[in-house]
Amino acid sequence: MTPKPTRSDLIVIGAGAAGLSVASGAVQMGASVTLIEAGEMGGDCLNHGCVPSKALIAAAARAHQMRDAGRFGITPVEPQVDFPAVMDHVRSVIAGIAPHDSQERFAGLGVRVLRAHARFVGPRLIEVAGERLTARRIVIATGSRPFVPPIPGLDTVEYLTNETIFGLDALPGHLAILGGGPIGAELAQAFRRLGAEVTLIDSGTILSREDPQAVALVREAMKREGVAIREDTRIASVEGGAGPIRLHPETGEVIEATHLLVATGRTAGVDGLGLEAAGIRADARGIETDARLRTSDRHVYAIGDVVADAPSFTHVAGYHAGIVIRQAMLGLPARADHSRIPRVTYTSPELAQLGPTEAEARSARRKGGQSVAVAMAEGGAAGADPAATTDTRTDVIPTSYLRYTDNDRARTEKATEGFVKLLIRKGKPHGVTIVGPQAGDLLAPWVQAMASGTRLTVISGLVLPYPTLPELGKRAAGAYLSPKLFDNPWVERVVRLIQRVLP
Ligand SMILES: Cc1cc2nc3c(=O)[nH]c(=O)nc-3n(C[C@H](O)[C@H](O)[C@H](O)COP(=O)(O)OP(=O)(O)OC[C@H]3O[C@@H](n4cnc5c(N)ncnc54)[C@H](O)[C@@H]3O)c2cc1C
Ligand SMILES: NC(=O)c1ccc[n+]([C@@H]2O[C@H](COP(=O)([O-])OP(=O)(O)OC[C@H]3O[C@@H](n4cnc5c(N)ncnc54)[C@H](O)[C@@H]3O)[C@@H](O)[C@H]2O)c1
Repeated sequence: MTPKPTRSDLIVIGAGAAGLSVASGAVQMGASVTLIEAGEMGGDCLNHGCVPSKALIAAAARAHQMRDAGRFGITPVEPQVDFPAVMDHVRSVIAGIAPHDSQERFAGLGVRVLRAHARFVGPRLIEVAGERLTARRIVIATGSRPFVPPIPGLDTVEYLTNETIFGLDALPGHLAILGGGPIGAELAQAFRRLGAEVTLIDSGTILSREDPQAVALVREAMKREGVAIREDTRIASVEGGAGPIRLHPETGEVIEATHLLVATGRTAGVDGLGLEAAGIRADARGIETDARLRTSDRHVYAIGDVVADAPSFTHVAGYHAGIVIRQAMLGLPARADHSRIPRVTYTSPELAQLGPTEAEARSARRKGGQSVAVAMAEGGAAGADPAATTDTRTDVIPTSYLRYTDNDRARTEKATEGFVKLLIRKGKPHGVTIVGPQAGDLLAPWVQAMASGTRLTVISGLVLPYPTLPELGKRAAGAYLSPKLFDNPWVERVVRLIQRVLP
C-alpha cells in the first residue's frame, strides 16, 4: 500500500524570488509550509541574474569612469582590469545576499526545506526524492531557463548562457552575444567596458519592447564605447570546435569570436514537473493562470517567471507572492494587474519604463481606446522653452519636450544625455519613459504617483531640493501644464481683471 502523503498547509515549488517570498510570508503568518528547491536557493536573480549582472555592471562603470575622467579635467587612464578580481567582487556580492535566501534562514523561520526536484504525480500530489506530499494550496514558482534557438551547429560549440557566464574566470577576448534584449544589452556594455571586444547580434532590433527614441540613445552610447551592434542579422549556422566560434549570418559573411553568449529570451521552467498528471494547463509561454494567478486547478497557483505572458522581473515575482498570500492565507480575493509594472534596463544610459510606451498608447488610441496626451519631457535643446515644442496638431497626440540638459545637476555631472517622456491622461501620469543617468531611481516617484492617482498639478508644485535629478520629473509635469497656464486667454483675462482690483 502507498503510504499516506505528508500534508502541510502550503507547498511551494521553487526557491527563487517568487517562491521564497511566498514561503516566508506564509510561515510568518502561521501556516505550515514545505519549500522544495532542486538547485540553488535564491534562484536566478541571486545566482545567475540580477545580482551578478548588476555587480558586474558596477565594476564596469568604474572602469568606464577612469577612461572618461578627461571631461572633468582629470587625466584619463586605461584601467588595469583584473578580471578574476572583478569576478571575486561579483561572487562576494552574491555571498553577502545569500544568507537571506538560505536554507538555514528558512528552516529557522519554520519552513520545511527539501533540496530535490519536485514533480506532480497526481492532482495536488507531489513526489520529491521518493516522498509524497500534498497540501491545501500549492504554489508553482519554478521560474524560467534560457531559451536556446535551434540554429544549426549551435549545439556543437560551448556557448554561454546567463547560467554560466558569471562563472568565467578570464575575460573573453571577443564576446559575441546573440540576442539584444535586456540581458544581451546590459552584458554587452559591461564586458566592453571591462575590455572585451563585443559584438551584439539581434535578429530584429535591440531592446525592441522599449521606446525607440530612448533605445536610440542607448544604442548610440554602446556604439560610441565600441560595442559592435548588428541588428536585423539572422545567424544561419554556427561552427567551432577547439578554435574560435564562427557565426554565419544569412548575408554570407563570418563573425568570429572567442566566446558566445546566448541571450535570446526565456522558456518556462516546467520540464519534468508532471503538469499533465496534475491536470494543470501550460504551453510554450508558461503556465496558464487567471488574474488571481490560479492555474486550471484552482487550488494550485503559479507565480513569477513561470506564468505565461507575465513580465519576467524579480519585483513581479514579489508582487505575485503577495497576491497569493492574500488568497491562500487570508482567503481574500486578489488579482494581478501587469499594466503598471515598472522595468529598468541597466545600460548606461539606463532605460526605465512605467505603463505604456508612446507607441503602445498611440496604438491603443487608434484601436479606440482612451485618449492620452503625450508630454514629452525630452529635454530639448539647451534653454529651449518646452512650451514652444508642444505639438498641438489634432491628428497626433500632443507632445512637448524637455531634456536632461535642462537639469542643472545633470549639467554639473556632465550627464546630459537623456529625456523624460510623460503620457498623460485626464491630468494624471499614464505612462513614463526615462532614459538617462539614474533613470531607474527617477522612476520611483512616478510609480507612487500612478499608484495613488496623483495629478500633474501636484507633481509640478512639489518643492524639491536643488540641484537634483528628480527635478526633471517636476519640470516634465510643468512642461505639460505651463502652456495651459501661460498661453491661456482665460487666465490672461482673469489676471488682468484681478490686477485692476488688487489694492
Ligand atoms: C541575467 C539576468 C539579469 C536579470 N536582471 C534583472 C533585474 O535587474 N531586475 C529584475 O527585476 N529582474 C531581472 N532578471 C529577471 C529575474 O531574475 C527573474 O524575473 C526572477 O529571478 C524570477 O524569479 P522566479 O522565482 O520566478 O524564478 P527563478 O529565480 O528562476 O526561481 C525558480 C527556482 O525553481 C527551481 N525549480 C525549477 N523547477 C523545479 C522543480 N521541478 N523542483 C524544484 N525546484 C525547481 C529552480 O532551481 C529555481 O531556483 C534578470 C534575469 C537574468 C537572467
Ligand atoms: N534589467 C532587468 O530588469 C532585466 C535584465 C535582464 C533580464 N531581464 C528579464 O529577463 C528576460 C529575458 O531577457 P532576454 O534579454 O533573454 O530576452 P528578451 O526576450 O527580452 O530578448 C531577446 C532578444 O533576442 C532576440 N533574438 C531572439 N532570437 C534570436 C536569434 N535567433 N538571433 C538573434 N537574436 C534573437 C530578440 O529579437 C530579442 O531582442 C527579460 O525579458 C526581462 O524580463 C530583466
